[in-house]
Amino acid sequence: MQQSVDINRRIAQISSHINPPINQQQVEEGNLWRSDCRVKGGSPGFKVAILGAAGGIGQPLAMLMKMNPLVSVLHLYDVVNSPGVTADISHMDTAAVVRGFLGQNRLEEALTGMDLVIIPAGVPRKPGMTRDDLFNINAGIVKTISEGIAKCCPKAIVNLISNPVNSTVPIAAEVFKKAGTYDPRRLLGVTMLDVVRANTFVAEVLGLDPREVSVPVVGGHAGVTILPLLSQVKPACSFTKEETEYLTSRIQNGGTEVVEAKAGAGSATLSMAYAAVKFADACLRGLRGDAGVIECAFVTELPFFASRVRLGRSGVEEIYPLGPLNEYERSVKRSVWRRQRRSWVEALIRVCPSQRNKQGSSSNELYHMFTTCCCCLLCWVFDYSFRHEFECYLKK
Ligand SMILES: NC(=O)C1=CN([C@@H]2O[C@H](COP(=O)(O)OP(=O)(O)OC[C@H]3O[C@@H](n4cnc5c(N)ncnc54)[C@H](O)[C@@H]3O)[C@@H](O)[C@H]2O)C=CC1
Ligand SMILES: O=C([O-])CC(=O)C(=O)O
Repeated sequence: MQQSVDINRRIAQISSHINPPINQQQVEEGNLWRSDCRVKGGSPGFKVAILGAAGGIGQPLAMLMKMNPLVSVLHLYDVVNSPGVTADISHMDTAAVVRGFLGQNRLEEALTGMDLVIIPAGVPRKPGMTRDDLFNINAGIVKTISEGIAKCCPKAIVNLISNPVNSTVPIAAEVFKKAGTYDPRRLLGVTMLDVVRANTFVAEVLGLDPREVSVPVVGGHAGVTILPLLSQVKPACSFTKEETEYLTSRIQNGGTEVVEAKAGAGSATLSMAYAAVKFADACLRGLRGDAGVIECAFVTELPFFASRVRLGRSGVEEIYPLGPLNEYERSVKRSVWRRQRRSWVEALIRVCPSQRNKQGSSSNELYHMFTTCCCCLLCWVFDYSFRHEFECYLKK
């Protein structure tokens, strides 16, 4: 036993000569280097990177992921302040080893070897803004990060939080397609906060413990595209028309409620970190091979963007159909679907330079597409093949 400890120590010493530590954390304290400390080689578990780790969501998210026993290595990347957050979180006496990465030139290092990448990088909205108003700035951030993922950890599961999720997820998908690494099972937009809010608000109305309530929320992650399926709440229950309207509106506007209450200081961060960790934990349990891990997430293989999905070793293993809808849900489904398709096409315009350079607004281009291609028009009217519309659009 002692002999193998000595051998390991000598290997560590030799390798630290060959490959000297560059991490800021590996500073000398007296004669002892941190890299020489008797680290047990890390706990078994998954490697997780958080990009945007020094932000309002990133910090509590990093703290909660450090507490997750399924995580063995936690990489914290940001373009500002990540060393401070890393030093702080690394003192928590939980198993995950924490490493910090500051600045764009360390993005690839932060991503290499990761099993799960969580992305809350980007600007949040202020009162009076919609999530779509964040598109211009956050689309560029997500594009750069996605290029890094395609290069350094193409097999990682990606949890994308940055808004507008309805467009940033399609952007990541298009970047991965271009790089030849696209796997729709591994790219997930995080809509868990809508579910968390729905569970809370429904539990309030029903007088139940929110932990006992489960509300599927589908569609997308912006205003009216957020469609809580109140007819499928568990435990089974029914709502009056007033309750349905109140709950639907409160769930759809939960983000705005927080933005207004914070009065210019950002959007939801703490509840989002909680929701992101709940979702990341589900992804990790799926990766571990646990059975029956079912959550709602924004997916890039249809039927309905945000959908109920089963998570497994390769990410999304099954996308569930919407199930029986009531009259109200049926009536809004169609408009949700159309708004979602539009966000996607706008994302395509952003990623595909030949489209971006075209004259005219995206709505004109869409109009042109539907009026010049009969097949597109039929697809649009009968909700038949969204992919045909995309591909047709790209060819124009
Ligand atoms: N999906 C959802 O349900 C929710 C999404 N959000 C979105 O999450 C995003 C982040 O929100 P907050 O954390 O409150 O914002 P924040 O401004 O507090 O933090 C964002 C962090 O991203 C970093 N960042 C900026 N550019 C970067 C880049 N190129 N690479 C790496 N990091 C970069 C910033 O330095 C900052 O630390 C926003 O877009 C917000 O709208 C917020 C709440 C819920
Ligand atoms: O509303 C926002 O800007 C942030 C967000 O997505 C949410 O809280 O659901």
